[in-house]
Amino acid sequence: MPHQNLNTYICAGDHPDITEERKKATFNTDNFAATLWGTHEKLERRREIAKYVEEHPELHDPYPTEFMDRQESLENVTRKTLLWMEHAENAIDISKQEEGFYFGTLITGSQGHPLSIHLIMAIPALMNNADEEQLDEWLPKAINREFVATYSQTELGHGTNLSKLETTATYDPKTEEWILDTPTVTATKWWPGNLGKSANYTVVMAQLITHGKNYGAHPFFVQVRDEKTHQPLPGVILGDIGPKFGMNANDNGFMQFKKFRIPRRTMLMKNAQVLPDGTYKPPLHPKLGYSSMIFVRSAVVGLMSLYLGQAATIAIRYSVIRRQGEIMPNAGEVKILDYQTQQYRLIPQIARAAAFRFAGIFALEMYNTVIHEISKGNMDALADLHALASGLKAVATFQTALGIEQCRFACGGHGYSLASGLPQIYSVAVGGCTYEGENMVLLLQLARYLRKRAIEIKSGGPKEKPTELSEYLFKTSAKHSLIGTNVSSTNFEHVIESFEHVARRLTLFAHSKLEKLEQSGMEHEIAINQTAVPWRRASHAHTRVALTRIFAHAVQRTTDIAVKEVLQDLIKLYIYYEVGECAAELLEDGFADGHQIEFAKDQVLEVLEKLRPNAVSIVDSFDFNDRELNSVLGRRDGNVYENLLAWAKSSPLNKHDVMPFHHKYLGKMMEDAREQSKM
Ligand SMILES: CCC/C=C/C(=O)SCCNC(=O)CCNC(=O)[C@H](O)C(C)(C)COP(=O)([O-])OP(=O)([O-])OC[C@H]1O[C@@H](n2cnc3c(N)ncnc32)[C@H](O)[C@@H]1OP(=O)([O-])[O-]
Ligand SMILES: Cc1cc2nc3c(=O)[nH]c(=O)nc-3n(C[C@H](O)[C@H](O)[C@H](O)COP(=O)(O)OP(=O)(O)OC[C@H]3O[C@@H](n4cnc5c(N)ncnc54)[C@H](O)[C@@H]3O)c2cc1C
Repeated sequence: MPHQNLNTYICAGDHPDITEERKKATFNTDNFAATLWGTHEKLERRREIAKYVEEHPELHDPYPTEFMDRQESLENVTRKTLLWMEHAENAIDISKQEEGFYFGTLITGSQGHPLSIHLIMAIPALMNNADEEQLDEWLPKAINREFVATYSQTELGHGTNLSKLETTATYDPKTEEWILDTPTVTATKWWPGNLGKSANYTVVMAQLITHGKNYGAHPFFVQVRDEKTHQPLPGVILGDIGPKFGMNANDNGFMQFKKFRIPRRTMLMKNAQVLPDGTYKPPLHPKLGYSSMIFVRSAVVGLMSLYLGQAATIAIRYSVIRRQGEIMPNAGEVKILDYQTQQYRLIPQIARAAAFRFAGIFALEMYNTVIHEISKGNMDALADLHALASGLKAVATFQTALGIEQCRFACGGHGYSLASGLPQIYSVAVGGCTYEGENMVLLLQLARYLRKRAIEIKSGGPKEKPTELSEYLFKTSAKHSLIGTNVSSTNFEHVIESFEHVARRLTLFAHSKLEKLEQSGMEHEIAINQTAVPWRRASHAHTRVALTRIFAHAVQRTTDIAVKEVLQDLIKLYIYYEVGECAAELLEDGFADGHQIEFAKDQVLEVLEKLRPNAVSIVDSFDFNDRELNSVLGRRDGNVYENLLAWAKSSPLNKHDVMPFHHKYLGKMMEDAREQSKM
């Protein structure tokens, strides 16, 4: 039986339809929110921080940012970023990264800000690549914001294939300097966030050449603008790359070097070093220089949970105040969330947002553990981390982008308006499919890892103790899937084992296809490309196993009984929905049969119906503040229509009843036509 007001988001003056939903909650929304955000204290802090931002109007936008052009956006977000930093001491515990991130998001919004890459990439890149002396020199200044830095790796001609980056850093032992050069147009650095106008320092990935030998791309820390005038330094050409699909409050930039000289010690020397005489000393592991990319890939998984959760919050709240059509004739128009199709579109997005939340926490914890081990000289787990982070990043960003689009479609016409907030969330989230490693490329990186496991399986077992998330590859499957046999199971082990079977089979299938091609005389690299699609399937399947296992562990650990019940409903939905997604793969070797797939589909519909009354309370528990959602459709109070009208009225176009150019064109056209018809 639902208890009244377990939902703590109910307020007087809210739309009655949304209040009605909130009264159906079967769990305490604060307890759920505390589970998602860590603890009740952390939840309380979120709310205090949000209240602080509400109470300080200087931290707000002067008018909706959707009506600003790029220069206005950039100026507005730069102004707010400074205030974010000024207010931080009063508003947050600056030693807590999550508080800083939340405070910053509430103030700056989702479209980027001038410190985006300084905080998320440049500082981690310094920490991972600078030696102690360099860290002493640059890290305090970076944290103190004495400069604004970015990360410049991608070039016009190459983003994925780092080995073919063309920017060169040639060592001159006579002066003990590097000469940075952009030898071709395609060598122009292109995309680095905040490089266009805001940053004055940057990590630069360049081909390191010493004594005439190229040792591949290495990181350098380079000043590119004058600290006082902010003009590009002589020998550096800088600019903004222009408007993009999203993130237009970020001045992603381009950069060229014209034989630009920098001191020897600007090479970041924690991993590889070049001595004053030009002798090259290699790193302990050739890919150590890539660790800041792994950090962002791990962090992106949690970020996707936020984006998808926000989109689902908007669409679900709107779907209970929007009434359209009848289910029973003459019984009155229903809330659109009462349509099964609407539930099927939206509620799985909530489940995926929850799955990505837990996977994001897991990935960052694994990253921290591995980096700690690396600092002690132990590289063993780097390959596991790279593989897991690659798979999770690729699957989470892709499914998030699709999920946000579903949310937008599900809001009908109003979803297409920027007032919904959905296009903005989509445009930012979908960038995640490309940046920090294009998704397909990352799935193929995971495939390299799976290929090695396949070779081990074929040769009798793992060479080393496998990780918790890969040991299943070395087990044998049951003869037949157990889906549908253990209906009361709450850990869904039998379904996850079916996913494991799929991942193991697809891995071995891709491997045997590869072997056959090689045995037929095909070169290894060609054969790998000829089997890339099967390998991609294996990588996706392996990532599905990881996501479900991590989610299942998180649900098991939940202590609040009512919250655990909802999480069990969500994981049930997540898991049976995934059965539908991989039905072909379960069926194609006869491991599962049509009845089992039908069973899973029925389970989805059954659990959707069960989740329906809790849907608003679940998204409320994501605890997104109205400022963070920036959506008229997703307002907590559900008062959508009058606020849509108010939002439209703030359009600059509505400053004039008649546009200043009207009489010059349309007015004249109609006038002329009328005159002509009189003749
Ligand atoms: C907010 C937005 C900000 C955005 C910022 C950006 O986008 S910044 C720009 C972001 N840009 C990008 O993300 C660019 C994406 N591109 C890349 O990351 C790489 O160039 C690559 C991974 C595609 C290929 O690299 P490659 O041709 O050098 O390598 P290969 O395929 O020949 O494999 C050789 C071995 O290296 C291993 N290994 C590889 N990476 C890692 C790693 N990180 N760690 C550990 N290991 C790694 C791999 O497993 C393999 O091991 P195996 O099997 O031999 O034992
Ligand atoms: C919003 C945004 C922010 C960014 N920020 C930064 C930044 O701060 N700093 C920075 O340095 N860069 C940044 N980037 C650049 C980003 O990292 C690259 O765009 C990304 O790594 C992909 O590289 P690419 O653009 O060269 O794509 P490409 O590699 O040209 O990919 C194009 C297509 O080719 C396919 N492909 C490429 N190689 C292979 C392969 N080996 N096997 C199979 N298929 C392949 C891809 O799957 C894709 O379909 C940003 C990009 C975006 C969109």
